[in-house]
Amino acid sequence: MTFPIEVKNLSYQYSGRKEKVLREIDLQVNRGEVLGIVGLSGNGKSTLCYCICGIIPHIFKGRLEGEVLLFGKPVKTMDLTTVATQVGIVFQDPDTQLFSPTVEDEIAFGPENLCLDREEIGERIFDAIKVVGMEKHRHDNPHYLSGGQKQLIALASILSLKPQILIFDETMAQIDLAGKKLIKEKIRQLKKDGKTIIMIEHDFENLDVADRIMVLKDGRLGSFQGRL
Ligand SMILES: Nc1ncnc2c1ncn2[C@@H]1O[C@H](COP(=O)(O)OP(=O)(O)OP(=O)(O)O)[C@@H](O)[C@H]1O
Repeated sequence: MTFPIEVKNLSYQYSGRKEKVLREIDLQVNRGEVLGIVGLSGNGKSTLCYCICGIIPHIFKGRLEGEVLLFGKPVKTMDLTTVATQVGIVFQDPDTQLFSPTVEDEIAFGPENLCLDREEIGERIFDAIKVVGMEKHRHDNPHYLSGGQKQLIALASILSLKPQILIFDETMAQIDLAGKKLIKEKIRQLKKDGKTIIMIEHDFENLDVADRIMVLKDGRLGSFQGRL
C-alpha cells in the first residue's frame, strides 16, 4: 500500500551539532487522516516538518539517515518545486509567509511561479479564497488582517498549489479562540476533501480535530498517553 506520507527509520543531525535531533522515526499517514504531533519546545517537531516538505535535505545539509516518501517517492530524489506541489506548510507566524500587497497577489504567487496560464491562475485564486471564506478580502492588504485571517490567507496561498498534503506547524500558537475555531473548521473541511494533514502543536488541547495524536520527545516519535 502507498501512503501519502511514509517515514522510514529517519534520523537527522544538523551540521555543527553534536546530537541527533530526530532518532529512528517511523511513521505512516493515511489519505484523509489528520495526525496531531505534540512535543515540548526543541524536541524536533519543526525539523520533522522540514524533512517532510523537503527543506531537509534540499536546503539544510546535515546528516540524514532513513527516508521520507511522498506517495511512494523519496523526497530526496524530488526537486523542491515538485515537493511544494505535494506538500503545503503553514507556519506559526503568518508574517513570515505573507509578502504581497494584496490577498489576491499573495495567492497568485505560487501558481505564477509554476508558470500556469492566466485562466488557470484565476481559477486557483477563486477556489483557494473560497475554501478559506475570505472572498471579501480579495483586494485587501494581508498585513492589515487579524492573526487568524492572516493564517487563512497563508493557507489559501498554499492551497493554490493544490497539494494533497498539508502541514500546520504550530499554526494555533499566536491566534485567539475565534481564529482557532476558524482554522479547525477549515481543517475538518480539508480532511473531507481527502487531504492528508499533519498538525504540530505544543498544546494538545488544540488537537481535538486530529484522528490520532503522537508525541515527539527527545527526537523520538511515540504514541501519546495524554501528557507530555
Ligand atoms: N538550522 C538549525 N541548525 C542547527 N540546529 C537547529 C537548527 N534548527 C533547529 N535546530 C535545533 O534542533 C532542535 C530541535 O528544533 P526544532 O525547531 O525542530 O524543535 P521544535 O520541537 O519544533 O521546537 P519549538 O516547539 O520551539 O518550535 C533544537 O535544539 C534546535 O536548536
